[in-house]
Amino acid sequence: MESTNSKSNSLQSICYQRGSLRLLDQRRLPLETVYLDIRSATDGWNAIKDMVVRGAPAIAIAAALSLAVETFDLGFSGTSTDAASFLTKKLEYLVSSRPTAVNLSDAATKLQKLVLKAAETTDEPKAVFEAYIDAAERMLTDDVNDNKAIGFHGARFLQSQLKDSESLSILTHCNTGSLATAGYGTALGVIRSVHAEGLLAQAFCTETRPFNQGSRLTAFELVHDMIPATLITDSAAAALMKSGHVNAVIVGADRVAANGDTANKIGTYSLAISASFHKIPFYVAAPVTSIDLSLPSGEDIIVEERSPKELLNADGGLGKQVAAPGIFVWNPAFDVTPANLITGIITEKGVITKVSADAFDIKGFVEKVK
Ligand SMILES: CSC[C@@H](O)[C@@H](O)C(=O)COP(=O)(O)O
Repeated sequence: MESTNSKSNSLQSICYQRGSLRLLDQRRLPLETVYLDIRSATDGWNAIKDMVVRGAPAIAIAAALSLAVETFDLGFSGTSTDAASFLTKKLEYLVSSRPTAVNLSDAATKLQKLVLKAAETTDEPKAVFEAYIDAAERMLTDDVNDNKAIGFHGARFLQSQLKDSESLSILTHCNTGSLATAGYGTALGVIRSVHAEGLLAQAFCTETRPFNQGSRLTAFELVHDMIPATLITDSAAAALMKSGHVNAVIVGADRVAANGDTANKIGTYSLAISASFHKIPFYVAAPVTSIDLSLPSGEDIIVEERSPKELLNADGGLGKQVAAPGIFVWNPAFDVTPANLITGIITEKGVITKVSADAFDIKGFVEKVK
């Protein structure tokens, strides 16, 4: 079921109250504000796979909450252990919706541990479901707080790198804002904070082909917040950097490996190469939950390949066919930027900078801030 929102320009991707979840259909932005009712993990899985909701933190939260609404008034006959195994299996299923972002699998693992522990302490299946719902709901508030902290640390760090009276022009890619998270955003959150501090000359956002998260969603958020901003094609980024109009590039992350290699939206790697060539600092902004210490490097990150239709048809696959029929298509949704091209990683716990010319000590940082 779908419903239009009276606030015609809502930036709230996830609308949740206990027992009710509505997701803003991001495929229809910026022209229409339509929310879809999500009543089960299956609805959640489909919404994530079909890009109704996207962005690493938002998909983790939407997945967890889709299962929370399914279990809210579930007539369940079984033991507390059965309830835990029901939730565990549903979480495994939800993780299979999109493979690259670690936030979803990280959230699922934590929730699985939590329900198994809850089942050990009670015989009541209802109590296990309640523990699950409480934990899934906490993800919403934690994410907004983390994003605001990322913005705070990012703005403070960038300010410390500026000479007196300088202001910043920041280039970003894809959508990492309110729409990609529970609110405020990661890389776009840093831009929001820099702007709030009066330090932003302007933001540049790329179109982010083929799904156009930049032109449809980031541009929408920037206009909504009245942040001075300019949209460019993905292929204009190097020329813009050469023109001297960019002081910093800030992007989000779907997964950061232990050495700092970072998976993010396709095109991020090209931006990092261009930034390095033009001696422009390149930052990744992400919560600590985007760091995957189990992977030594980015080589083992699974990169999702999406439907050829996203390239063959207009509007990221939603419109008419525009490409020549019969052409083969390669459509990876993400790429991996090597750590040596990354200047720093802005997290809610502070900024991770290099310990030597080419290396981060990410494990040391995570252990220190835990
Ligand atoms: C805060 S969102 C960080 C990343 O998830 C974002 O940059 C990105 O790559 C999103 O890709 P998407 O395919 O739109 O889910």
